[in-house]
Amino acid sequence: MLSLSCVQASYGSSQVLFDVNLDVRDGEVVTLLGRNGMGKTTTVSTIMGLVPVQGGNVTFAGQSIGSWPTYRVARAGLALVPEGRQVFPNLSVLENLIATAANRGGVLKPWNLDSVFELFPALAPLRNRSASVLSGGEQQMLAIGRAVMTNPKLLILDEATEGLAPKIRGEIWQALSRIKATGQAVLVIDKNMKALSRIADRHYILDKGRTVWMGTSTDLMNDDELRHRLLSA
Ligand SMILES: Nc1ncnc2c1ncn2[C@@H]1O[C@H](COP(=O)(O)OP(=O)(O)OP(=O)(O)O)[C@@H](O)[C@H]1O
Repeated sequence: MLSLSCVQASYGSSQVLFDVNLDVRDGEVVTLLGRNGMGKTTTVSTIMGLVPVQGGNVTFAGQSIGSWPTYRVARAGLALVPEGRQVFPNLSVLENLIATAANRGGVLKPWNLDSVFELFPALAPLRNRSASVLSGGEQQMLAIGRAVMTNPKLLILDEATEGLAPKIRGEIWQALSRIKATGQAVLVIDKNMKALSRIADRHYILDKGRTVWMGTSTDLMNDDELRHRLLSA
């Protein structure tokens, strides 16, 4: 569904991505791992058309999207939950969920308000509250809920649980498992490898702007040296 091959990208004169390669297939949960500053967010930004692709190819659902503007990438069925859980602060929970709702993936059983409130029961009683008064965890739930309401072909979560309390993290991971069970393809960035290894099918590791490893959860969790060397974990 999504394929990056030999992707390169820069900020001004400073090259950050040198050789990024990754694939996400239908229904897969794939992670992008790597220490701070290795290029994970930049990779996601190139996929979404927020940072220009300078070399290599990005293809999505059979089309080369490397030069597309962000709105076109989103319409094609890619939904990003960015770092820092950006919701519309002036809108209510309900308005946030409805604002960008669509069936971009053309799925038979699209997400709707009821199924999102079932996914995140904590949001249901807050439906008329302004998003600006929600806690960090509630905002992340809302950001994920809003993204699934676009019924994307591929959902991308950048720093899915960063800065959240352990209990809330657990709720986010549980929700991700349920999202996966619907057949949704997901690309996720997070530092919580244990939780990711339970949910994800495959993992990619970036090191200084290059994909240096790809493997299954079993491969990753059995290789202490690899985790120590490339993930400091
Ligand atoms: N807007 C920007 N302008 C210039 N350099 C940037 C910009 N954003 C990121 N960088 C640099 O690009 C490199 C890759 O950053 P990126 O945010 O993609 O890494 P990351 O793997 O997502 O790290 P983190 O886990 O810290 O978010 C870093 O050296 C960073 O300082």
